[in-house]
Amino acid sequence: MVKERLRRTVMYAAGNNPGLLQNAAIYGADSVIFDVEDSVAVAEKDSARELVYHALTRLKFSCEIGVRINHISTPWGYDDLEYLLPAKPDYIRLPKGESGDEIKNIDAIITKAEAEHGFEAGSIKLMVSIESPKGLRNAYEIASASPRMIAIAIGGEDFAAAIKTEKTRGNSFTGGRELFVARSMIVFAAREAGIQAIDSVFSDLRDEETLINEVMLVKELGFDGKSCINPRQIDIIHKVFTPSLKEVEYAQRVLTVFEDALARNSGVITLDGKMIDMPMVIRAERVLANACAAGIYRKEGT
Ligand SMILES: CC(C)(COP(=O)(O)OP(=O)(O)OC[C@H]1O[C@@H](n2cnc3c(N)ncnc32)[C@H](O)[C@@H]1OP(=O)(O)O)[C@@H](O)C(=O)NCCC(=O)NCCSC(=O)C[C@@](O)(CC(=O)O)C(=O)O
Ligand SMILES: [Mg+2]
Repeated sequence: MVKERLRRTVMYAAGNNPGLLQNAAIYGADSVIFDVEDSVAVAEKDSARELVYHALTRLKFSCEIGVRINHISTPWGYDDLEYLLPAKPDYIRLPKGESGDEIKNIDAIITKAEAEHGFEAGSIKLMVSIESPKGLRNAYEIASASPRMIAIAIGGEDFAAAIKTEKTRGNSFTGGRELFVARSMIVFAAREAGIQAIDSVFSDLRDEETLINEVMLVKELGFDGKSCINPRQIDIIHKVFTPSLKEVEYAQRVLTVFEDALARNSGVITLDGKMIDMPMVIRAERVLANACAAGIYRKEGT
């Protein structure tokens, strides 16, 4: 079974806050992003870049660490790359991605930096946030623009602003209507490109009920994980994205009965009155791969 890299949570830590940078990895997020974009005011861009550089080069972290740079069309984007690539983050998260050419451009800069600093070629990955209608239109082009691409994400706050609306709340049927199409298109683009899809942050730390509804919705839409802003959100998101024991047991039963069917030269069988054929098998394998990555399941003999 392929052990997938889990990215159920991708937590932002503001790059100008040394306390957050130092502790961000201890709370159990699957991935952490040191941010020098929107959480850092213009007056603090240089000092944040320096703090992030020092954190990456001097501290040890127990999870994957990415850096969200400013977009390359801003006065800081190229300097962020020049200053921070030598610190070898696990990945660069480009915000407000709009075209495949931008990604190719950044890919070339990373390739050069890897060679200059003796890093393994291809070791620094890319994750891109889609935050505008233009980015959404080019989502597949972006997702497939470089072999470094590990995920595309939706930046829901900026996307809602770009389409001139507000983020709505409600249950998993009524909340998030404004992002419904964009979220699905991002999942489709990610799947076509064979990379992960990461949902946006939920900004109200007091409203756990809506957070749970939103995570359930995006899991159902096909996302692999969700960006977040605070350690309190991690367990809530992990609980939804980690298969339950009941789901693991059912997935195992699906695979077992399907093997029996194949042994009898049949591609279809019933389990508890439900038809089981190849799509159900693919979904069961995915449940077990996620459970395996989360450390709650081990296939016999592995
Ligand atoms: C919101 C708040 C100020 C609340 O702070 P508070 O201190 O009141 O929180 P508390 O719960 O009291 O903290 C308890 C303990 O955890 C520590 N702690 C808290 N947060 C931590 C953390 N993130 N990392 C490590 N440690 C943390 C804290 O230091 C304390 O430690 P200690 O004192 O030792 O007990 C804080 O969380 C925070 O700054 N979050 C990150 C905000 C940020 O980066 N925004 C930009 C990214 S979104 C965006 O840009 C939109 C987007 O682009 C997104 C997309 O693209 O997806 C789009 O368009 O949608
Ligand atoms: Mg944003």
